[in-house]
Amino acid sequence: MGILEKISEIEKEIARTQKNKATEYHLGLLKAKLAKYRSQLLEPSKKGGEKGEGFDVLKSGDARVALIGFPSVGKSTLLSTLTHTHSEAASYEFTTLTCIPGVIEYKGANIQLLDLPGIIEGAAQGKGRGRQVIAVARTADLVLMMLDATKPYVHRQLLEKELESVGIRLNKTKPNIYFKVKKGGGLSFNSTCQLTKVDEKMVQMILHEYKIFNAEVLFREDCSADDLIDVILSNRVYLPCLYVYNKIDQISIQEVDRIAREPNSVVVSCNMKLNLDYLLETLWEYLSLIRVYTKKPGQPPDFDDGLILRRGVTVEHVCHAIHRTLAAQLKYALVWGTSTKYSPQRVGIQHLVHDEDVVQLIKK
Ligand SMILES: Nc1nc2c(ncn2[C@@H]2O[C@H](COP(=O)(O)OP(=O)(O)OP(=O)(O)O)[C@@H](O)[C@H]2O)c(=O)[nH]1
Ligand SMILES: [K+]
Ligand SMILES: [Mg+2]
Repeated sequence: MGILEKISEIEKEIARTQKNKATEYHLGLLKAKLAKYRSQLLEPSKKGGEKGEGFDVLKSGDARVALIGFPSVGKSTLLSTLTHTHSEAASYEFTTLTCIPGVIEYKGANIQLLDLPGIIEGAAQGKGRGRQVIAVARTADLVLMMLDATKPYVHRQLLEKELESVGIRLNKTKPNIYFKVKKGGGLSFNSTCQLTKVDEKMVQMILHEYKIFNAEVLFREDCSADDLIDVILSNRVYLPCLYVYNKIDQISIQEVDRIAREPNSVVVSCNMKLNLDYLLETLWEYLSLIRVYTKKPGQPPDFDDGLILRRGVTVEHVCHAIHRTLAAQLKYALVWGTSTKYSPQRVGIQHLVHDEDVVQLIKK
């Protein structure tokens, strides 16, 4: 029996045990056992096998969002509020012990929202279930970092540090450095712009530290030494992050106003259902999701069944989303919407489409 099963067994037994003088001792024992198993679960596991117990959730839908935060900030409350899935919420820490997936249905898209155990300082070193939580975060399209608006700002910095230390880069684009290890020829170092943070000597030193003596390095922007290290290590993930400050029902309106103006931040109250519409809108925006409608000649657009795509896609992607052979058969497309100067406008296969565009595909 796994620890999770044991926990659930004890919880069931506690639930069916009547509370009275005669059962007091028995209940106390059960609770002690429960606490022991919970803390075991929060310890880094010695056996490799049960490392991922309860965390291997299949990816599904149009995008995946991971809920990361300290214990009891309201992650599970948010999941139960935004999706049809219920995740246990309570006033004690580490209520959630595994990964609980739910689906947000928004503008015709299915966004997978993952509720996770709270993480604590030292998570990256394996404290709590930190490693498993972070491993899930790496697979997400966006990190929803939930913060308790009543708690000090340093909490956010601590969490950021944890994620940073395991190679997760938040709201940062991949450094524009071309890097290729060679078999010989020494170091070839170039840049297309003026560099203010590193010079050739430093680049060479860093590469030697990684036992790289032959390589081609081209800085296409003014990157730092840390950026170069990220590129060398190549196992970094670059994720958009939305800071969601919960429990604003507990702070002053002035405080709410101040936090709401910070970059990448949204203020909410899950309990009072405040500002959740805006949170969804912002999620959509940060996930770069767009919805494109198709239209058959002589018929109105199919507004019920839009295609969910990512910002930056072309008519070619629209074709692929419908049928894999369609792109090869395309003559041109007619587009109504903000991506064109006129509506409709005749465009080619490389035309970039926008959110809410209507597209009519004309075959050869
Ligand atoms: N005042 C206030 N309390 C809230 C709000 N949202 C959640 N809570 C309370 O915060 C407590 C913790 O909520 P959970 O949803 O269990 O928090 P969690 O982040 O999932 O906690 P763990 O799973 O233990 O990490 C509960 O008592 C909730 O009722 C809110 O908007 N305002
Ligand atoms: K909790
Ligand atoms: Mg929870």
